[in-house]
Amino acid sequence: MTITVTGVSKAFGGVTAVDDVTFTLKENRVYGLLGRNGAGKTTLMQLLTGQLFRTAGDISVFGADPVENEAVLTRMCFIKESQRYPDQFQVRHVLASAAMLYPNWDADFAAALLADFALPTNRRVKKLSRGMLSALGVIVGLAARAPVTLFDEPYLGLDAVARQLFYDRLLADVAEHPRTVVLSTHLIDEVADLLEHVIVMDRGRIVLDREADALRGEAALLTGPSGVVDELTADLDVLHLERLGAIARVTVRGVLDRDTRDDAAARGVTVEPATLQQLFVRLTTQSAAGPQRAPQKEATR
Ligand SMILES: Nc1ncnc2c1ncn2[C@@H]1O[C@H](COP(=O)(O)OP(=O)(O)OP(=O)(O)O)[C@@H](O)[C@H]1O
Repeated sequence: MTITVTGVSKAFGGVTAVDDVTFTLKENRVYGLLGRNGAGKTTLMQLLTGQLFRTAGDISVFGADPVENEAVLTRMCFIKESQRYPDQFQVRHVLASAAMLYPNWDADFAAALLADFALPTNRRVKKLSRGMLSALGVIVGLAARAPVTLFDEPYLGLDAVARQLFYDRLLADVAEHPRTVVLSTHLIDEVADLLEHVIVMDRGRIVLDREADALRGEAALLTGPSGVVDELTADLDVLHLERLGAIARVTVRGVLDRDTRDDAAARGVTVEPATLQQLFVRLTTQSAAGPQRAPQKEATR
């Protein structure tokens, strides 16, 4: 296990940003850390990288506590939007510093990424556009090849083409140089194919911790005449229910058996797997709003 987190909490005054979380991160896997705004993702990543002191619990990274532990921290790279650089720094200075900081730094890869993202090496960081600043973070995070790399919403400001470039380069590079990557993002469907494991946080707690492959069959979406859908889902674990006139759209946990699927099709109900994004929305809104099955109520969303 690369990272083991046991019963970790972090409170800021009266706000419990991370609330008694326990999980492990394995070597050489790509994790998605998902959660709504304020769920605690950034705080958790700061705890993992020793940038914050926890209020309770234990964190072990490569077998040691990351706090003020240089041997551990040089093997971790944390890319966050709020990264600050000295005023005079140009892009090339950032890359030169990263080269000194990260033992696995690959200068050729960094140069190739600079060209990919069309980033001018002599421009002052202060003068970069928001997207260029994100690209700089992405380049450092990738070329560092740190055994544990954390990207906290690295795409802010990146356009769709640049984001795809990031996903493509990340996928290709981890295949060639396996490492543990934690990607915090709101653009779930964009990264769904990239993720091997998904951790969902909601109000400081972990509400889902699952292999991505297992998740793909985790929920199904039934759409059709309300009465039939209600009947078919009566005994199922309903995550979400929407009604539009006489049509109901229900997300249920689990995979429907063949007979139910055939029965549904014969009665005009379509059944499709829920996407990761749909499952995420259902799980996080469900825990915020309580159980969703309220057959007589019109959906508000
Ligand atoms: N330094 C701080 N002082 C006080 N409260 C904080 C501090 N840092 C974070 N919080 C609070 O902790 C909670 C979790 O914040 P955090 O930034 O970890 O969430 P997040 O999941 O990264 O959110 P987002 O997706 O919006 O970036 C929020 O309620 C936030 O206001």
